Amino acid sequence: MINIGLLGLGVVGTGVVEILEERQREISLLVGEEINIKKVLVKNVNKKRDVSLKQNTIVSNFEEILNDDEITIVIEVTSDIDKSYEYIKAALNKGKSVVTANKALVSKYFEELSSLADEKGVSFLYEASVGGGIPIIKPLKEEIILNEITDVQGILNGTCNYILTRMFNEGLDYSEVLTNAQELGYAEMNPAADVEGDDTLRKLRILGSLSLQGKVGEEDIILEGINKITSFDVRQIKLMQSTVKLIGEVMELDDGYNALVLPTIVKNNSYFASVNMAYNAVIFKGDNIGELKFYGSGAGKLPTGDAVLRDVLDIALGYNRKANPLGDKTLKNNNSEFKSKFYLRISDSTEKIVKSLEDISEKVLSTKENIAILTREIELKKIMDTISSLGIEKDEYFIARILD
Ligand SMILES: NC(=O)C1=CN([C@@H]2O[C@H](COP(=O)(O)OP(=O)(O)OC[C@H]3O[C@@H](n4cnc5c(N)ncnc54)[C@H](OP(=O)(O)O)[C@@H]3O)[C@@H](O)[C@H]2O)C=CC1
Ligand SMILES: N[C@@H](CC=O)C(=O)O
Repeated sequence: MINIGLLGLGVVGTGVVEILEERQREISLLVGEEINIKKVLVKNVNKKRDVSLKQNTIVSNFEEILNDDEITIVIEVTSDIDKSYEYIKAALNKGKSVVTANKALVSKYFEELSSLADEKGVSFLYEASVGGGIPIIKPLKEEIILNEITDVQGILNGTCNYILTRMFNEGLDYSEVLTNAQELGYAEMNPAADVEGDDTLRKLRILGSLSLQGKVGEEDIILEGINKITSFDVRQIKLMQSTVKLIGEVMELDDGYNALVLPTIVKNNSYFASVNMAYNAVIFKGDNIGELKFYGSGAGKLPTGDAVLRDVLDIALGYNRKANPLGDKTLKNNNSEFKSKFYLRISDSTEKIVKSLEDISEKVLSTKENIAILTREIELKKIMDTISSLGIEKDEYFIARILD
């Protein structure tokens, strides 16, 4: 029997328990032995749970899992970065393999935990940390051995995609749809991490570092969220036969790389426009494999639980590559030169602002109440400098990259 210590029994933890229970027969047949959840660590032991567990499985002290030598795999699905870091480090040091869905944790301690697992000869796997249920990390880890990966881009946050889809398709209001996304278990404990783009940024940091085989840190990524989009923007962008997606992209250039998370305007007939609700999509390009596209549920109890358990199966079957998958290339960040065409709306249309945008505009969409323009191809940095020189506050503008 393979014994698991599960940390966290919220949306994802519950999904893990439910799938294991339902698929135990098939799992045992494949692995040759049962996979058993021996102990579950939670924050509040008195909380009523929606799953049935054997008696005395729930514990409130991590030491009970750490010091149980029968537990060889720890699944970490809490929403706590600091505690989970302590727990994961201790588990790896004890020679236990770790599977996590916690992208904030992976992003923050990626290099350290990857090399610790390597040093201890155990697995540190995080398939569910990017793209919910989509198998993306495992294929990417395989392709970095066989290819130079030059570009990785994707819709990486289910909550944002759900909000944008319902705003564009049903004309619903931003805050109403955000509440629905929370009720459906898609959003983070603090949904600001979703709508302000940090969750996408963390996932991109993971994908980008694996893809380019060097560190793409959180601080190396340009970030704009979707939290400032208004129904005015939705109307303007719909008139362009387009929609908006929050897209993260890391692209290799001749001299360095760009890394960005930006609301992105895509034509209604494009691939990304067809990715709706809480679905995610990731595309990467390798010099041998060409372009690969991955699509599936980006969040939620069962898809994420499924991704977690795929990692557990890989450990149980001895399929996973234990060596540290991260490379040590020194990368040059060229974000200050990143250029595109943009949509820019400022919630102020005084003469001074209208005039100062003339130089960067290709087309003016509106000058009533809000000024909205489409820029010519221009460095994002130049636009941001213009915005700050005009004294425009963060919540007074919305910017989106236009993808051809
Ligand atoms: N929800 C989703 O669709 C996805 C989530 N993720 C990630 O998976 C992780 C879990 O998400 P989710 O299940 O939605 O979160 P929830 O908030 O639903 O559940 C968190 C669980 O962790 C427990 N917990 C929190 N802090 C501690 C702690 N310090 N020690 C022990 N247990 C703790 C909570 O205990 P208690 O129940 O007692 O409060 C709860 O059971 C997060 O890192 C999230 O980013 C990744 C992909 C998709
Ligand atoms: N809050 C996240 C959950 C999955 O990673 C999202 O909405 O994508």
